[in-house]
Amino acid sequence: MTAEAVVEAVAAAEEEAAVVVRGVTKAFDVAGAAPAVALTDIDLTVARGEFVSLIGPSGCGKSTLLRLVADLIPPTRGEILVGGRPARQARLDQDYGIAFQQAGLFGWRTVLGNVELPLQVHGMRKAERRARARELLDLVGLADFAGHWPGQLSGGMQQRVAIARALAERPRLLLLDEPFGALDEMTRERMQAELARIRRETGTTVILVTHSIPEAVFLSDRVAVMSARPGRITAMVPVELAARAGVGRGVDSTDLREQPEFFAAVTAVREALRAGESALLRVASGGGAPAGAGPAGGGPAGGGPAGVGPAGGGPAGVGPAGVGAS
Ligand SMILES: Nc1ncnc2c1ncn2[C@@H]1O[C@H](COP(=O)(O)OP(=O)(O)OP(=O)(O)O)[C@@H](O)[C@H]1O
Repeated sequence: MTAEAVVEAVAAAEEEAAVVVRGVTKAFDVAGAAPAVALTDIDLTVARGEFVSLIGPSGCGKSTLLRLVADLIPPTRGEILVGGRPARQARLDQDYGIAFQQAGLFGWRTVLGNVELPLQVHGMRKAERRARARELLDLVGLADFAGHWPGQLSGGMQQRVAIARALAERPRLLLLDEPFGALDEMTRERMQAELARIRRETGTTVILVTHSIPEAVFLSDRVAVMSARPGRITAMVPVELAARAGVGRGVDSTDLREQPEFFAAVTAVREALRAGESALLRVASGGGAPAGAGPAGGGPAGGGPAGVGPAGGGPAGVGPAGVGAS
């Protein structure tokens, strides 16, 4: 491919993409001290309908990146497009739904009332919004709990209500920040299977922040591996699990988690995380200078077991250079 053809392919992919993060740095002002640089030089392109997870050590800026995409905070430098428009416009157009670790339901509204709330705020007629909220509760398997109060539900059920609420306005993009972090392992795995099914049925693009490697692998088309101080994407790990399409349609999610491809992808993500960490340790001990030393920051392209790609890579198949890989 010629250089021009690559540039054209990248431009076309960006226009088509659900999310483009280009050259983004975020520094927080700290009273009486130098600004805290949470993220530096982030390039990330998420294709429409793609599921991308962000994983990395505590404090590496995963939530900050999600909040930037949601336009809850502005970048210090760089550009963010959601559905081809600036993040601010996408927020005003309610292009995305968001759910956090704490379900954040209103205890004084029923389950149905919680899911209806964003539709009510935006002026949808009562009959219509009620029908939509019931449809969503059905989607998350809680049709029988419409009249319950949030306090009467388990943590997992509350999370499902939060996801239903985030989907209320048919967002093209779903942003999830550790939505299952507070759940026990079995409930968490059930919720992951539910999310995989919901994603398949709605075709929504998803960006998920998680601390769990198996969770990221189970759900994602690609896993963005981040390193701390300041946060950057050090590797993109593609995950190809042919059996995933069958989860909920005859393929048991436990079976999928026991497949060799699943273990291979888990190993690839783990090694990419380790590579990022050891690069940092080398810097800290003065034994080498990997900071800024290449796009994968120690996770060499093609060097990982499942073909770990360079950071900032575009949607699968976009091109060798990836979008904005520096
Ligand atoms: N409002 C803020 N003011 C100052 N620093 C902030 C602010 N928000 C986040 N930070 C800092 O930015 C860095 C990244 O924080 P962030 O919450 O995005 O990390 P994270 O990867 O999501 O962490 P965790 O996995 O622990 O949730 C941290 O060092 C944090 O202290």
